[in-house]
Amino acid sequence: MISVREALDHVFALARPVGTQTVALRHAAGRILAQPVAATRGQPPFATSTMDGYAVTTETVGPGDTFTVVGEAAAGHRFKGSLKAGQAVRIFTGAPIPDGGKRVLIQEDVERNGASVLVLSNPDSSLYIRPEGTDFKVGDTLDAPRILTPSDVALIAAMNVPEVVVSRKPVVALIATGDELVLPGEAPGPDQIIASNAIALAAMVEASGGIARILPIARDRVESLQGVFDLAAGADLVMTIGGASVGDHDLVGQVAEMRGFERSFYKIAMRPGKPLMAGRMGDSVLLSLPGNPVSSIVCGRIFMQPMLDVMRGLPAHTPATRAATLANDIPANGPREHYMRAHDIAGQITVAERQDSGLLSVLAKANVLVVRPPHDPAKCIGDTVQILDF
Ligand SMILES: Nc1nc2c(c(=O)[nH]1)N[C@H]1C(S)=C(S)[C@@H](COP(=O)(O)OP(=O)(O)OC[C@H]3O[C@@H](n4cnc5c(N)ncnc54)[C@H](O)[C@@H]3O)O[C@H]1N2
Ligand code: MOO
Repeated sequence: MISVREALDHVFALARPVGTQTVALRHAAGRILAQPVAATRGQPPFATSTMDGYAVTTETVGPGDTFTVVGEAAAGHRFKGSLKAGQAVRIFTGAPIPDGGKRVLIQEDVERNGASVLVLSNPDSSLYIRPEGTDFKVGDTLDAPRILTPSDVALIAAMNVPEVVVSRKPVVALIATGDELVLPGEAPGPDQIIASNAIALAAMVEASGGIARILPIARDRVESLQGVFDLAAGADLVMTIGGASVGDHDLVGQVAEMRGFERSFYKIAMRPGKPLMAGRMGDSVLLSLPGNPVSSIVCGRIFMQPMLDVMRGLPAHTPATRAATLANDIPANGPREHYMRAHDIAGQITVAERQDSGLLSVLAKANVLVVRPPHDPAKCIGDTVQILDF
C-alpha cells in the first residue's frame, strides 16, 4: 500500500491538460483562461467626467467666479470645439472632457442663469476627471491560467475582447458496478440497493468544471463491464465505482487489464478509500473508486478534484488542510491516513462518532474532514487537528 501523498503524485503524473477551445465571453465565466488576454482598448479610452456639472479650463476656482456656457458634452457625445478661459461646457457623468477642460464643477456648487454659471461658496476641490487609461491601457493583460470570475469577464469585455481561449472541460465517464444496484426511482429487488455514488460524483465533476457522463450500471460480469467500458470511449477520465476490492465479483481490475490498462497503483493507506486504483487505459485515465458511498465521495474529493484541475490546466495542488480545535475526544488512529467526517462550527470540530464508510447520513451532515496521519495518537477536546473543507 502506498501513502495518500504518493498516490496523489501518481494521479498528477497521469493527468494531462486536455487542451483548449475558444468560447464567447458570455460563456467564459467559471472556465479556466488558458491564454492571457490583452486589452485592445484602454479604459476609459479618453478622459471622462465622473460627475454631472460644468467643465472649465482652470483647476482652481473660487466663490463668485462666473463662466459662459458654450455647449454640452454627454456620455457618447463629445463637445466638438475646444474650451477657452472663462467658458464652461455643460457636462454629464461619463462624457469626454472637452479639449482644454481641466476640472468639472459639480452642479451642486454653481448657480445657472441662462448661459452663465456662478460659483457658489465653498466649492468642492476635487477635479472630477478620470484620466484616459486610469483603469487599464491598450496592451495591458489579464494573466492565465485563472478561473474566470464574473468580474474577470467584465474586465475582458471592457478590454473589447469578445472571445477567449479557455481549457476544454474534461469529460468524465462514470460507471457504477454491481448486480445489487438499481437507479433511484426504480423498484429494487429484495437483495438490491439504490445506486447513489455516480450521482454524487457527477455533481462533483460538474462543480469542478468537467462534463459528467453517467453510463448504464455495469453488472458483475465481464461482458457487462466490457460493454459499458465501450460506452466510455472518448472520455478523458473513466471512473468506475465498486468492484475494486478482492472479492470474487470484483472484476474492474481484471476487465481493465483485458483492455490494456497500465496500472499506476492499487491500494492506498487511506481510510476510507483503501482499494483505490488508477492508471492509463488507452487515451483515458482510469480511476477506480471503492463502492462504499463515503469512500467513493471522499476519494472524489481527494483525488478526482485535483486531477480535474490539472486536466484543466491548473497547477497540481494537494487538497489544502488547516488547523482547527477539537470539540470532542477521538481515539488513536490505525495504520491508514484517516479522513474523518466532522462538523465545523466556528472553528470547533465535532468528529462524528460513527465513521463506517457506508453511512451517507453521517457524510451529509459533515462539512469538513479531519485528516489524521497513520498511527496518530488519541486526541482530546481542545487539541489541534488538521481539517479539509468538504
Ligand atoms: N476481504 C476484504 N474485503 C474488503 C476489503 C479488504 O481489504 N479485504 N476492503 C474493504 C474496503 S475498505 C472497501 S472500501 C470495500 C470496497 O469494495 P469494492 O470497491 O469492491 O466495492 P463493492 O464491494 O462493489 O461495494 C462496497 C459497498 O458499496 C455498495 N455500493 C457499490 N456501488 C455503489 C453505488 N454506486 N451506490 C451505492 N452503494 C454502492 C455496495 O453495495 C457495497 O455495500 O471492500 C471492503 N471489503
Ligand atoms: O477503504 Mo474502505 O473505503 O475503508 O471503506
